Amino acid sequence: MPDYLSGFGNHFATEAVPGALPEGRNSPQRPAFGLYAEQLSGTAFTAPRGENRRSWLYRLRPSGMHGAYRPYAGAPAFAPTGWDRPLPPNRMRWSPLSSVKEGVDLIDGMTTMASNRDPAGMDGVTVHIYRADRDMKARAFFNADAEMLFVPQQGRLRLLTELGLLELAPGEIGLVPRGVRFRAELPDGAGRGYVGENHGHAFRLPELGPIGSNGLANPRDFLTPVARFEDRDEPFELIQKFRGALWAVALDHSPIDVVAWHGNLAPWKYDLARFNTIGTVSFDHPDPSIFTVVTAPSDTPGTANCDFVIFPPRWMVAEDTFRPPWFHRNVMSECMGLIHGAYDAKADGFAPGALSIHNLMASHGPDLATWVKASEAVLQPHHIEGTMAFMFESRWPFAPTTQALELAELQPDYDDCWQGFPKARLP
Ligand SMILES: O=C(O)Cc1cc(O)ccc1O
Ligand SMILES: [Fe+2]
Repeated sequence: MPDYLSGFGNHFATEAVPGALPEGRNSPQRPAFGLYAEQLSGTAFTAPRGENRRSWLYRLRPSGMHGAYRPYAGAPAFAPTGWDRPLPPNRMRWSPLSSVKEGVDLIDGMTTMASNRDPAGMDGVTVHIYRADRDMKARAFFNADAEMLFVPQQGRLRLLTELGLLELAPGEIGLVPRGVRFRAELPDGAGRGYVGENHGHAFRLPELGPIGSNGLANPRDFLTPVARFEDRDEPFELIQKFRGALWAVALDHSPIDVVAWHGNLAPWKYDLARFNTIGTVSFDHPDPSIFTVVTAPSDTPGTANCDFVIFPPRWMVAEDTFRPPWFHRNVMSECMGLIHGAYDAKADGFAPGALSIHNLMASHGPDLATWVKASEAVLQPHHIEGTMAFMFESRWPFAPTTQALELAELQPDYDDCWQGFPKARLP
């Protein structure tokens, strides 16, 4: 079990070798043991203090010791293609991706499903599904375009990052900040999951407003790894994602060689089971913003570049209420996935591993079977169990990629789940 430090956005300090972390300054003339001091900035130097994110890394070699990057062709489906073609306003859903991907690691096993801004820009969100059965052994990756939120759905995912080790199981999420090098292992031999690439402001905890000073995702449940490094002098490949494209460079060592670090820009993980779910104890189904785990704001207050929202196990007690998600048309765009169990708005067709897109103003909500059942239900307290759906909600509409549109798992008949509703009868 790796070691973690607790708290969200804290200023942490950690060293894997005693004495590696300088005291009282960031950049001593001669850091201990000949280590190299390097600042990693997650926000502009001049960002307001409350927003400012940076860490100081003390490493075996400067990370700049490399040659020129060349285009990387090994992961053709890991690309935000088609974001700028005319976007049909249709509701879209994919069954869990089963088309076999064998002999690939996390990077080569990535399928970009949807994106919503110009990859050269610094906002929007891109959604991927990974399917992999190989460890990244002598390969590392970093993303200059975005921080990455990993949502494993099948099998554990071990992220060996420059700043330490994140071990994730389905039901947990993990974040790797923009620029942080990492490699991934699959301790269960294979794995599948979702990735949210957040190109905008970093994810943070949502405001709590009248909820008060506690609730939803509590800061102390976010875990950041302690320093841990690899001392490996051997050929390594470093791949980076930059402006939507992949680039590679050869190294003669592992870039995961940070012996000590301090600062507030760091990976974290969070167990979704720790989410303090809040809902009605009277009537009506609250807006799903009540289920926001972390939010990446846009420059318009209250209108997120990306909210990460979950639908966890919870008690349903609302009186005289249609309890599942209501019919709605949202000005925000929604991209949903399911980690396990069943989702309460869909009786059928949305299995664990599936993905759906409901862009702005697309009418959606309960399917016919869910509506019939919920309208006729005798309203007792009911515990929704064994489920974990989630949503990336964005102010920008999601465009499916070319490769997503070509997948056999794209459901041609998704609209049918909203057919057959009986017409209302006026007196
Ligand atoms: O569309 C969905 O299933 C997500 C959703 C859930 C909910 O409870 C209310 C609104 C909403 O968009
Ligand atoms: Fe919705």
